[in-house]
Amino acid sequence: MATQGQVITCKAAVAWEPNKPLVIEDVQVAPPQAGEVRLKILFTALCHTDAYTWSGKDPEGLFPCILGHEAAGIVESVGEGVTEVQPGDHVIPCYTAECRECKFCKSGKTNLCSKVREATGVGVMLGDRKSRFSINGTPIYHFMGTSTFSQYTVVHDVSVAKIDPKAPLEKVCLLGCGVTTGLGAVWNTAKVEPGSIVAVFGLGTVGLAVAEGAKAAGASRIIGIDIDNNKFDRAKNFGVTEFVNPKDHQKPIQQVIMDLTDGGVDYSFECIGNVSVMRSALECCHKGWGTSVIVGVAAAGQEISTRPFQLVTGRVWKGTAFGGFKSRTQVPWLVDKYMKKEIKVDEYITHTMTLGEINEAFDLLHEGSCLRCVLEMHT
Ligand SMILES: NC(=O)C1=CN([C@@H]2O[C@H](COP(=O)(O)OP(=O)(O)OC[C@H]3O[C@@H](n4cnc5c(N)ncnc54)[C@H](O)[C@@H]3O)[C@@H](O)[C@H]2O)C=CC1
Ligand SMILES: N[C@@H](CCC(=O)N[C@@H](CSC=O)C(=O)NCC(=O)O)C(=O)O
Ligand SMILES: [Zn+2]
Ligand SMILES: [Zn+2]
Repeated sequence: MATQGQVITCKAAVAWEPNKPLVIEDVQVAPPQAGEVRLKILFTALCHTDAYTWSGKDPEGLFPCILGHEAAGIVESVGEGVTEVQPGDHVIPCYTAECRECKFCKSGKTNLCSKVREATGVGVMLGDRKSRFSINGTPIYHFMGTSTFSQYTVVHDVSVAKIDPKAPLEKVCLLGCGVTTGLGAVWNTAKVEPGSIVAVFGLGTVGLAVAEGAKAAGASRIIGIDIDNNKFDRAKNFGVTEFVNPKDHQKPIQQVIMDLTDGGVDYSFECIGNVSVMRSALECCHKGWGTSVIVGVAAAGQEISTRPFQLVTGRVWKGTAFGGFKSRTQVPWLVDKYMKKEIKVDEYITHTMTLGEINEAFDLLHEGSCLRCVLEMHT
């Protein structure tokens, strides 16, 4: 049955309140308006940022909402004026938009785009500042401009990356966030050179993708730091050459790393979201040139600190969003790299479940053994 122009009723996991179990509801999804695209989401993974917003600690968290931002699907219909995708196209929705026209996109200095960011930060579509999701007339907020925990979602056209239709959507959905972010933190934000010594704090999906990216960039040593000893064996497969558990040491971890590396690392990456570890990651960098990249997302109210002397003496503190990748242009390129077996994706998927099992999937995400859990949306 043709659904174009019709309201679609489908299943979605709704976060009614912070920290309360998600509820699978019948949700009405309105047709896309001008500049919008309605997607049939086939697979979505869970990311810790979904859990963070669900926890109530995200200042942009609004409830009720439909979370989810690491997914892949097919274009169901497009609104007026949409020219770059059409029904049937295989796509990855991108929480970092790329309009190619705004001051940010044209700067050549950042992957951040301002066209829809203000609207996506308050859970609505840009055109009429309303949500396309409702339950019996009650609006449900969008999340990160993606809301992929729904069988159908509406996104802005500037937030859709069209990909190779031969790519397995159940795998490449991961390129919608975690893997892409880790690779890009190394390649785009830090620009790690061959021979560099790298420290990765936190060996979850993002940290492992940092390690993978650092290995590909030719790093000579990749030191993985995690409080869970079980993380090391798996991390070796992603390029980590040495493992340090801060709990095994009396000294501050930055001192341990400096002692191991004749004065500090060339690059460090914080992939946890812990502001105290962010300080350690900066301070384990080599005097004169060491660069530390913040990747982890810390809760509202958290602040970073260090002695300004750390920066005066040449260390550089940076951050990255979506690994600095331009979404519509470069996500298809990453998919092609995956198809050519130049980057890993399958190796990050430790579990597969269904939409109906989403609460159990979040429980798993908090267990050390789980990297990414992919949900099949239409079973
Ligand atoms: N900037 C961006 O664009 C993005 C940021 N993120 C953020 O990146 C962070 C990491 O994400 P995932 O890898 O999915 O998380 P994860 O929870 O799977 O991995 C975190 C790792 O850090 C370890 N850890 C926890 N506390 C530690 C400590 N004090 N010292 C050393 N290790 C510690 C844990 O054992 C775990 O292995 C999250 O904060 C997430 O929200 C995720 C995607 C994109
Ligand atoms: N709303 C949050 C912002 C959290 C955040 O920093 N998000 C990252 C992506 S995390 C993906 O898993 C990001 O891209 N930030 C840039 C942006 O424009 O949001 C908060 O306020 O803490
Ligand atoms: Zn994410
Ligand atoms: Zn833009």
